[in-house]
Amino acid sequence: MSDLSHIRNFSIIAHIDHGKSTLADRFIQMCGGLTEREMNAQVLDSMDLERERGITIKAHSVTLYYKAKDGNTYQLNFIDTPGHVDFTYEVSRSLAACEGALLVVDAGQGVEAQSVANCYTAIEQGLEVMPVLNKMDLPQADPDKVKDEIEHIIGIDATDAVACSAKSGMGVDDVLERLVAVIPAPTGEIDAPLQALIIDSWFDNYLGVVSLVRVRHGRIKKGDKVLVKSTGKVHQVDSVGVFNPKHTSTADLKAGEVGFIIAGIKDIHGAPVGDTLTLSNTPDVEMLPGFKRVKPQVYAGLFPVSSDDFEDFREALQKLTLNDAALQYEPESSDALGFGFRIGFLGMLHMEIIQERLEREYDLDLITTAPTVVYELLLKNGETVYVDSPSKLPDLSSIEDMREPIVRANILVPQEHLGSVITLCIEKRGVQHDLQFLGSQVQVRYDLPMSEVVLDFFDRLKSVSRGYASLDYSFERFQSANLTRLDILINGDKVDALALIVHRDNAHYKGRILVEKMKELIPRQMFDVAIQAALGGQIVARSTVKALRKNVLAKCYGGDVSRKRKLLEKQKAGKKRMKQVGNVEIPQEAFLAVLKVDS
Ligand SMILES: Nc1nc2c(ncn2[C@@H]2O[C@H](COP(=O)(O)OP(=O)(O)OP(=O)(O)O)[C@@H](O)[C@H]2O)c(=O)[nH]1
Repeated sequence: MSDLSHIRNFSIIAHIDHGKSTLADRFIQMCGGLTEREMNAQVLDSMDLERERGITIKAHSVTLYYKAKDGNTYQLNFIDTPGHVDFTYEVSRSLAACEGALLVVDAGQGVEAQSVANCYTAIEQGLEVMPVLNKMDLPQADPDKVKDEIEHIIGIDATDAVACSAKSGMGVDDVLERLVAVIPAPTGEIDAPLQALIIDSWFDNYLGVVSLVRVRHGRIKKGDKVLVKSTGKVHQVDSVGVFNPKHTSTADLKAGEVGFIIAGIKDIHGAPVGDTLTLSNTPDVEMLPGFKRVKPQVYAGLFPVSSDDFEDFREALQKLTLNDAALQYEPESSDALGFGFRIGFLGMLHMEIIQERLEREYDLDLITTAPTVVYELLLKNGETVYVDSPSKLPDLSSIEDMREPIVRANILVPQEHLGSVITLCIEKRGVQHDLQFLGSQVQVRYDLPMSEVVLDFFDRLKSVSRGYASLDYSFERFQSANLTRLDILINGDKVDALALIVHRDNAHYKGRILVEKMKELIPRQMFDVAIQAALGGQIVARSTVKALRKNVLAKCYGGDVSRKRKLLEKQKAGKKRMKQVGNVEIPQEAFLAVLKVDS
């Protein structure tokens, strides 16, 4: 038996922007992990894109040594969690490695839905949750009100919540003191056979697959032969270590600790997240409970603007999936757009991030089709099939029942904005589940069609509540719905990549708005462009983009050459994200016009 009493494994649960990264950076600074200069950038958000958007996506960990006032030095393993609603599944993964979690709440803002959902996950997983009130330096900080909210909305005791300002550093040492006092030390047997849980795996260009693990029992060191339980494969360990936050090799990783393992594994599927590791001579060690597999919620087709880029696109996707197990794709061909891929995403933010990475890191110009959710169909022949693309919808006469995914949305909103939130939920075909007044906030739960939620619900919710409402949601069930396919015709030809699955009740309306929106988005060409919406064989709406009368260059009549060239170049740049469909040029925005139908 060896002593694990000096170890603390914890995560930080916080709603987006409540200060999780800032607080973590303070911890690193106070525990001497980095020099001032290295602290410049927020170290935990390591991907460029993450930093730009200011959100945390990938779970990472940091090991720090804290000398507490009791004279002992504690090993603090901080496991980072993402804050956005698209990435909630990664939170439960990080929490599985911890004994406790800090619930960081912005003392000016109060409790928001995301913190509630993540906090429940932590409590369900048996973690000690320790409330922290952050941003106490702000004049609008109201600690008593926020404590009250923590007790009423989340239901945990907040009497002893520590108040701090991650920005100024005030109270941060109190947070650390309390952390070592209330978060339990891990338990485990160092002399037992190795049993370690893979929390995350990612692909590093130099090191290959790196896995973040939590060792439950035993120890692991360089040279060990490690067995991946689910694949049955054995690999030799090249190195083990921790992030402090720089990647640092250590002699071993022991029961209770969190760190990385590199073992010459070629791709992340060889070290699946949630899997159990043991040594090759103790193959009978039990599997640890893993994680719920994440399923994509939203599918969209992505097509290269230039068909020459198809192979590069395939390669880029292969590389991206090395680091993103949630990303799924399969080839798709479209009459209008040619060859591309149908890609599954966790949500719209995930979709935007992937699209941006493909364009930025791999220099691809892509057209994205309107995102859709997965529908469940019962066919007349008794078969159940799942459809993730309007173009794959079988002939309506062969379908017995069409079912759409329904989510349970949990919304927290201050009373004065409740009315507009309810109006929005009704507009989105929501059915109220319950409503509770909790202090100055209201918690309202709605069952909503996922198709209405994934597109622009979050943005609409923020705008109708002036930014005060917050949202969390999860899949609930499939439910019969009166659905149909809405086709879009351009100059009389059906464009498969523009088809949509819509609710029959508002199909006419959607069709009308959609052709109007597209008319604004499709640039004028040398001829009239007719845009039509059709249900079955019947045209339900039509608009026309009138032909361009004059040549644009005519404007430069008599002008100098450089001006002319500039104009041509401008046109070329504008064309980048256009796709020639038949003889009509359609810009990216027109493919996504459906996202703008409601706003
Ligand atoms: N005034 C004040 N601002 C703070 C404090 N802590 C964080 N902030 C600011 O709040 C904003 C969000 O902080 P982050 O640490 O990035 O928030 P986060 O919770 O990590 O957000 P995600 O990484 O997006 O989940 C930043 O602009 C911080 O500078 C604080 O104690 N006081």
